[in-house]
Amino acid sequence: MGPLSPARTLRLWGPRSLGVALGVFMTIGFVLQLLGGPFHRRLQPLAPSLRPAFLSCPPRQRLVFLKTHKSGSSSVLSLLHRYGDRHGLRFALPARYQFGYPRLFQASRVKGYRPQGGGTQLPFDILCHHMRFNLKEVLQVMPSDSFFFSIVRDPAALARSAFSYYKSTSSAFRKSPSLAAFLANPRAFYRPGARGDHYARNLLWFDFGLPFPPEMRAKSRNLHPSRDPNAPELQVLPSGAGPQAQALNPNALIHPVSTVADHGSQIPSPASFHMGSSSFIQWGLAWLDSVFDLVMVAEYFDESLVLLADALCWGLDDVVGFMHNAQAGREQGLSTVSNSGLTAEDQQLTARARAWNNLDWALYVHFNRSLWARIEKYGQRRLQTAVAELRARRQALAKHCLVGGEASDPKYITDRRFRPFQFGSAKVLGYILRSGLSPQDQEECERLATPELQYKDKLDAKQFPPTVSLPLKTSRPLSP
Ligand SMILES: Nc1ncnc2c1ncn2[C@@H]1O[C@H](COP(=O)(O)OS(=O)(=O)O)[C@@H](OP(=O)(O)O)[C@H]1O
Repeated sequence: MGPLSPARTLRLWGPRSLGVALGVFMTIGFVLQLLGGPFHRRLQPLAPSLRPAFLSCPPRQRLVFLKTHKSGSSSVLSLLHRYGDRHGLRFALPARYQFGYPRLFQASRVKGYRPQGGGTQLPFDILCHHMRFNLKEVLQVMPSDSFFFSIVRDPAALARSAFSYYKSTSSAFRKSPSLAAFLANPRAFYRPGARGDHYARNLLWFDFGLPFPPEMRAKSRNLHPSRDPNAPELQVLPSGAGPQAQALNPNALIHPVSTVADHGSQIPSPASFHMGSSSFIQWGLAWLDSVFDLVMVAEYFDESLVLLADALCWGLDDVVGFMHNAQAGREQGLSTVSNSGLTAEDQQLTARARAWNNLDWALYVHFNRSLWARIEKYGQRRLQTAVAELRARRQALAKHCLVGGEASDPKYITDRRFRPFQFGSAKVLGYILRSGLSPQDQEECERLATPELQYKDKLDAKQFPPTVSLPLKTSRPLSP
């Protein structure tokens, strides 16, 4: 582990109780030393219940995570599942695994949801499974002061991941022999509105529920807002006010931030403006800024995690996890933001993927910039220290929990609880737990290794225990 910088320690553990915390840890460490043997192998921070007492701010536990596709979102989901599970939080779960995707999110898709006033429903704490974002409906399920966040990935890396995963799902990808062939002439394969073709272009933009510029909409059948009966209603929110702000104009699509002071005025949708793509994009981004409290960047995953922990007032241990949903044998070349080290062919592919997915590229550049602005505020050195600690912690957990200390080929994963769902043309890697773990460590390692579908089922079973119908007592009359 890296050295504990005082600033970082203060931030994560809270200034007031620092002395107490140190005292407690030293005592625990001393007792463990005395006990020796097996306790050396025990995972150190397995007592999260100790932590909140030391935090200077209350941890945020009302969360909306927009799980974008092929962007590292399953790794984020994993930590949300674990955190919610440990703290007994209530998830807004889909009946199956997604909320009617690719249709826009509808509150009625949430298991156990009752419209307001329609019963004694307990509030939900976390909404985090795949959806096409639809703020108005999300606010039917989640409190407006929830923490809204998401993740984006370089469209070049995302395209590569999506091509192999959705090869048989997207008609454009299916028709194309390779990603290079597709990107060399995408219009030969791609038909907007054709089955699964939202996976083939601007998938992030689509998942964020944003409307597409008029020139990109399908000529006939499409999934895009203007013709979709479930069209997204992008409300104008005061810049930086977050989702708690009042939705000002539910019938409009996108509005410039500069107009938001004009509460209640009917502002025409972009379709009625003759605006160029670039203003269209800018307005979409401004709207997202007003809704999302944080957008993580897959290429800076660990940096994003540190910022997430900071924003949520969670401990670093709450955001340490393993990578999920990685496809085997993937070159990491296109995952890098910089072109250095890429072959000329890869560079061309990268450039073409970004150009084809121009809305996603704009989204990515925008949120990459915001992330770095946030890092500046947080402090680069402080961040580096926290990232180093997080990585050391992850490595220690992997060594302790996993056979080989790393992800495994699914063919070796015989325990179905840990075998990730296999889809697409590449194998999806998973984890095999070491044997001989203590019961406590076994539990924590299982949480870390459980793939998203199995974890969702586990949470579902916990939240909706099967109702046992008790046998009627025949000795008593049924009615007086
Ligand atoms: N921590 C971290 N950092 C960077 N990249 C990561 C991370 N975790 C997962 N991944 C990569 O994200 C891809 C899977 O994304 P998702 O989990 O969003 O996919 S899915 O839509 O839920 O199927 C998948 O990409 P490919 O392997 O390129 O397909 C994962 O490798």
